[in-house]
Amino acid sequence: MRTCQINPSILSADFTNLQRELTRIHTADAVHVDVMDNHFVPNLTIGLPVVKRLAEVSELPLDVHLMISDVDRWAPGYAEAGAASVSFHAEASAAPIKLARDLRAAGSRACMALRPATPIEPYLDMLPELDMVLLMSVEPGFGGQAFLDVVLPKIRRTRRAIEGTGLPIAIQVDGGITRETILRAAEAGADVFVAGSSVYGTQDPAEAVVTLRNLAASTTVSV
Ligand SMILES: O=C(CO)[C@H](O)[C@H](O)COP(=O)(O)O
Repeated sequence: MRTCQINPSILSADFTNLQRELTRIHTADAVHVDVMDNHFVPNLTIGLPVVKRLAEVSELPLDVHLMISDVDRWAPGYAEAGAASVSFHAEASAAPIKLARDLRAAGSRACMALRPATPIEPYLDMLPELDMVLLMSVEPGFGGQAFLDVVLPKIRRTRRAIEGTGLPIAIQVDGGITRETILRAAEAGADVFVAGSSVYGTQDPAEAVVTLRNLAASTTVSV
């Protein structure tokens, strides 16, 4: 069995009681925190003050996904706040190598995110600067969208490139992950899965996490 991780997205949680919502996913590997600025994406969620409090009260590591503009300026603050990993969008960064180094220096794992139509190829040389690559499988901004199969070849190309580095760089897939789509994403080489609706939309989110993780772990990577 492979080692795979499930990071539920609190975008699908009850924002009036995030602390309680964290306890409902106690089986998760981390909690995925979607930060949106209504500029890089057409939606607005939470910012640094809320993430700081989440870091203080959460027993799960925080996997922060920044869907914000001017990310070079703001991202290190999330690492300093205690996030275990911070994902910045390549499309929003003027200096992604410097930013990845700044994140690691501030104590978090450095992760670069790509929209579905952004190719990985321009960024292959900077893979050693990263701990994780986040490949969006929906257009960022909203939960509950359908998984875009068009990203599967990019997941495979990224997995092959990572194998070429010999480094333990994870591939995270975010958007439209269900009991069906997780199999395709896992076979393509992803090993960390963000799931919002298919976890928080169930009666037992903790059990949904376990089911998704077992499904992903049962796959064989075919690149
Ligand atoms: O980043 C996101 C949207 O931009 C969310 O994390 C993602 O869409 C998860 O929600 P769902 O599993 O419902 O698709």
